[in-house]
This record gives sequence, structure tokens and C-alpha cells, in this order.
Amino acid sequence: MTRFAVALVLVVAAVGLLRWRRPAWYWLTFGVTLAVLRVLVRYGSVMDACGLTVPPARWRLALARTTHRPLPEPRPPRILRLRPTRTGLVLRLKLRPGQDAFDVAAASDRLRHSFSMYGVTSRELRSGVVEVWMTGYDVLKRVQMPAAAAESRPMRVPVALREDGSVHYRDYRAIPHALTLGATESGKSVYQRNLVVGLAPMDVALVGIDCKRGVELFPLARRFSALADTPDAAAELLDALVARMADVYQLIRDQQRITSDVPDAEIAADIWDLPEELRPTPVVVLVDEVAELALYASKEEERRRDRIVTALVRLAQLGRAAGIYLEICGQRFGSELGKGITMLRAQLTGRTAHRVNDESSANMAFGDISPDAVLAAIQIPAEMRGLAIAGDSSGGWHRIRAPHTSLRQAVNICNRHADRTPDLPELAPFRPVRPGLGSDSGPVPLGKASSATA
Ligand SMILES: Nc1ncnc2c1ncn2[C@@H]1O[C@H](COP(=O)(O)OP(=O)(O)OP(=O)(O)O)[C@@H](O)[C@H]1O
Repeated sequence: MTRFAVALVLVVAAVGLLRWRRPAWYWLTFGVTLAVLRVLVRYGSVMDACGLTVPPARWRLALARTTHRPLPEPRPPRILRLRPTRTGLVLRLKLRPGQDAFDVAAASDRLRHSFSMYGVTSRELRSGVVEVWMTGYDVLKRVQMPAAAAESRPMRVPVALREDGSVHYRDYRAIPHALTLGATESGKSVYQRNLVVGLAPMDVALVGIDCKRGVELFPLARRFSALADTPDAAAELLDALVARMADVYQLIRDQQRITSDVPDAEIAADIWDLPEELRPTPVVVLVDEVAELALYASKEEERRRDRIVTALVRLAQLGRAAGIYLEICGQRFGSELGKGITMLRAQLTGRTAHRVNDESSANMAFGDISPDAVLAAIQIPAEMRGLAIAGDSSGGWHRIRAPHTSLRQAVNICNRHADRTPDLPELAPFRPVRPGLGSDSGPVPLGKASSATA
């Protein structure tokens, strides 16, 4: 492999010297090849210096002594695979006996300096095998999603880039409900906009609750099946969703028809087990600024708030099997918002925290998951808007940043896919665009929720 890399770099360098003016992809390839070469040439000595080698086996030492040969060197992890990427390279390593994935993770900063890379992260693939991702520059400074990210699976949206150069997906089937926190102007709305843009071409119904007078979601109304911009409308909309969830459960029950001759695999447990012609459209419910739904000033508002929180908790507890997924955004989401909030938070497995102003806000996202993620969230610099920490209840977390999608771009994409907007009869009163109108038609009055479409 080393010989191949040397030959490749020599060829590229020779061609480069012959014709200095080359396109960007040429210099990218040249840079990556140099990085590959640097890593391969220095690999043994760097691993030794970073404490990632083990002494040679005793039989090797004995053999060397009896044959009067030089003593064998300490052994670094074996390179199983080396893969150049757009942003650097990925090394797949087989650990030596006595080493563990934590050794590599703990040495990642030393590896970064030794290989002259911008960032080094590691992750365990399986027992004894670790992948080390190296990036040559700050990939989060100007986020460019790789073309491969477009190959999305159903209900899996490529929403951001991770600091190791890989794509961060929001996979609704793996993690049904998620919470996104962040101080004002930290990038929550842009992140949510990227989700809508990613979901727009899919067979999914989008439902929005935007109590910031609808400024974030209403311009995207053509791709939404239902929208609410006041807590009153939100309460009714959530009740309608709970009723839809009950109907879907009934449908699943009807389709189960369990008899002794039905094989186990064919018994439907959620909408994805149903035959395609019967499967109800999955629904993603996006809530912008959740605190607006939980605050109250009078007894009547308190009753409405309890109704909203109860509906959200029920959707979070039971929605997955019925294909109803929650995406909740807010500045803070803690017990100060009243009863039921921590119960709801416990159901939101996916966690994303943009810049927060204090440790307690970071704790609301990661306090029950990972102390390291809390620290990383409060260290996000104010000038890096859009930078966030994404984690889940397994304790794993990543630094991510979504591409900067403007509202105009999002509106254009939603309008282009307006014909995909499913018409859900239960949510018809909340439909912002009159059914039957194509994507080319002009703005129309909204249903219960009132605002303008773009
Ligand atoms: N991923 C990103 N890349 C580059 N710039 C970003 C990114 N995300 C946000 N920004 C910048 O930060 C500004 C604020 O972002 P955004 O409106 O999403 O914040 P917010 O957290 O929703 O704020 P608020 O809670 O006040 O609505 C945007 O106008 C944009 O200029």
C-alpha cells in the first residue's frame, strides 16, 4: 500500500509540475495523497510516541535472541484499511492484545498533532477494530454536504456534517423523537429548516406548530399538511393527532389477525410492517419554541397548557408505532416549564444542543446522557452559529453543523415538492393550503391557523 501511495503522489506531483494551473479537484487529490503518504511513512514512530504500541511477543524475542538477530520493535495496531476521503482519510485498525478503543480515543489529540491533521476522532466498529477519522481542515467552517448524502433512505434525512467529515443523519425510524435546544440566534431554525428541506421530497406528512407567529414554518406552508401558530390552534391540532394515532393503532390491530398459521415475521407491530397499500402516511410534527406552549398566565391558559403537554407526552410515548414522530425545538426545556415536561423530555431520545448560555440549559439536553457532551455544548463559541452537539441516549455524541440553508432556498424546495403534500382528513381544518391546488398556484387563505404562504 505504501508503494502504491508513493507512486501515486509522484505521478500527481509530476503532472502538477508540468502544468501548474490545475482545477480544484486536482489540488484536493494532491493534498489528500500527501496526507496519506505522511500518515503511512510516520505511522510506526507516531504510534510508538503516542503510546499505542505493545511490546513484541515473547516467542519473537526468544527467536531473535537464539538466531542473534536484532530484537523486534514494539508493534502498533495493524492497518486493516486506509480510505482517502474528500476531507482527509479513515484508518481502520486492528488492535493488539491488551489495547482498547479508549486508548486510541485518549490519544486522538496527540495523533492530531503528530500527523499534522486538523482533527482526529475514533470510534469502535466491533470488538478489537477501531476506525480513526482524520480531517485535514475545519470541515465545519463552511459546510458542504457530500453528494453521497443525497442517497437518503425513507425517513432518514442528511441534516448536517460531523466534525470528522461524515454525514449526520436524522433517522426517524431509529430515533423517533428528538429535542433541539439552543440560545437565541444559535441556529435552531436553520437546523429545523434543513430537516424540512430533507423531508420535503419524501412520502411524509409535515405538521408544524410555530408559536413565534408562524415566522419560521408558515413560509414553507405549501409542503405542510397542517400548521398552527397559536397555543389554542396547537392544542386542537395535537388532539387531532392523538385521534389519528388511535385510528392507526386500530388499523394495525385489524391487520394482525393472529392465527396459528401466521408466521411471526408477518405480524404487524407498527406501520412499517403493514402492506404498502394499507400503510398510513408517516407524520413528522415540528414544534418551534416549545416554551410558548408551556407558559400560562391564567387558569384557563393553564388548562390549555396541561392539555397540550398531555397530548405531546402521549404522542411521544405511543407515536412511533403509528408513524408519528416529534421534533421539538426550544431555548430551554426543563422542569421550570411545569409538570409533565421532564416526562416528555425523557421520551425524546435524539438530543441536539446549539450554543447555550449556561450549564443548566446544556444539562437539559445531555445531563441525563453524557457529562462530556454538556461540556462540549457550553464550549460552543458564539461566533460559530449553527454549530451544535448531537447525541442520543446511548451516550455517544458528535459536533455537527448544518449547511446554511436560507429561508428562500427552503421555500423554493417546499414549493417544488408541494404536490407531495398528503391530505390527511383528520388534520384538514389545519391545512394551510387549500387541497387540490398545485404548486404553481398563488397564496391562499389558511384554515384555522392564519398567516401567509410564500
Ligand atoms: N448552520 C449555519 N451555518 C451558518 N450560519 C448559520 C447556521 N445556522 C444559523 N446561522 C446563522 O445564525 C443566524 C440565526 O440562526 P437561527 O435563526 O436559526 O437561530 P435561532 O436559534 O432559531 O434563533 P431564535 O431562537 O432567535 O429564532 C442565521 O440568520 C444565520 O445567519
